[in-house]
Amino acid sequence: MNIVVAETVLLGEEAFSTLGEVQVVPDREIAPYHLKDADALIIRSKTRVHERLLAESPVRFVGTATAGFDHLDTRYLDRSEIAWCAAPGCNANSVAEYLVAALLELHHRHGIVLEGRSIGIVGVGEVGSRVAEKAEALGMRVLINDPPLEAMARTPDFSARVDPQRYGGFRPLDEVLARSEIVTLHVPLTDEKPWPTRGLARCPFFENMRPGSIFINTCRGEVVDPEALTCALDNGIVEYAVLDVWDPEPEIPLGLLERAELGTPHIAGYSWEGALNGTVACYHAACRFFERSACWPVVEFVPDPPQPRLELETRGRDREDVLAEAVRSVYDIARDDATLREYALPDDAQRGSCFDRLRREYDRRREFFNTRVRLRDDPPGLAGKLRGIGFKADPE
Ligand SMILES: NC(=O)C1=CN([C@@H]2O[C@H](COP(=O)(O)OP(=O)(O)OC[C@H]3O[C@@H](n4cnc5c(N)ncnc54)[C@H](O)[C@@H]3O)[C@@H](O)[C@H]2O)C=CC1
Ligand SMILES: O=C(O)C(=O)[C@H](O)COP(=O)(O)O
Repeated sequence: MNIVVAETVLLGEEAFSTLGEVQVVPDREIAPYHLKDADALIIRSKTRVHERLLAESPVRFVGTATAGFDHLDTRYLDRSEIAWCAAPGCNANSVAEYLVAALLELHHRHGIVLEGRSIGIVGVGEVGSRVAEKAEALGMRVLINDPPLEAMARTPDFSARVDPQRYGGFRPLDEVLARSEIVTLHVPLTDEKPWPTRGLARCPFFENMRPGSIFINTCRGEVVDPEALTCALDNGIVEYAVLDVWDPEPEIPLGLLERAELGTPHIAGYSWEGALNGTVACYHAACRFFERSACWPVVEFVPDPPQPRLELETRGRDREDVLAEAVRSVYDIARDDATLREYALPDDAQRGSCFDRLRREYDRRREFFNTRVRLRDDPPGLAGKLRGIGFKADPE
């Protein structure tokens, strides 16, 4: 079997060479001639898969090691009976940890107290539901909006990661926007009716938000109208924007980066675990499709975490300062922001290749569960908050 694997699929060659002959190709360069003898194509989100790419190829299986799959023309794949898979939830915890890091960085920079603050989560699937859990652990008031899930909740065999009742039930978007001090988007990019998300956040969306809000986008750049966001920043509706995704990528709009409080190169999902989960999900789906047994010994490839233990002084300190220190010790979002600004060059082509390079060479962080935090004394509730955002914490 011949398998073409995109260069940025973590351990892609190691995994898929247990199933056949692997050809590794840079993500944006994958072209019909690479696929003329290929049975399977394994990619991430930078490779767009459509009829022009596959029409002349024998490819029968396409796997994307990512949660989002808006880069696949799934209608064409289904019509052509080409099997495909994505990796739902593979990096959801990574994105939720990114959110926590962003919020605690805003606390550190501007003294924004998170406890008691309201956060509106638009889209409560794999990522949004985890964001809700961590926000709740931080003592925040969570409001949720998800019309497709709300519709499903009316059917008899509804089951979802999120328990809507825990957050007061699903609420209309307008209400979430009007009542939240922080708004964060976790929807897929889609044009499908009745709930298209392309351009979901345009002028009326921002007009419904509370003045002085925090706005966070980690889903897809195209969900937000950049001019409407700029306008919301100009007129003070949005005080701080945290942006991980851009429209377009990789030639990201410099004006918006300048206005963002935190801007990062589409790395919210870039934990080591998130990337590995994506590869493993595609590997297992390919094994099922080609009726092969899974024989890749993935555990042998998991490196030790660089920060297994952390000891923190807590006496006399604000609890959110301690949380911010814990998070910064394992993931410093400010560094990702600074690096992107340093490499965001005025020339479009150069900016695009720098953006791709930053992502390709990204030093993938490890998720919080790899670190056990010991508190020197035990302020009430702090160990519970650390556990709630994902760390192991002593005292138990
Ligand atoms: N920045 C990054 O590195 C990453 C970005 N993502 C992006 O985040 C998106 C969401 O990821 P997951 O939570 O894993 O997907 P998911 O499919 O598990 O959840 C998406 C949720 O959004 C809801 N939804 C759909 N249309 C909606 C609308 N118009 N209004 C409100 N809710 C709506 C769905 O019902 C679903 O519950 C992905 O599709 C991907 O584009 C995902 C992982 C990493
Ligand atoms: O999983 C998703 O969806 C994402 O947005 C990925 O984190 C994107 O990563 P790349 O495919 O661009 O490496």
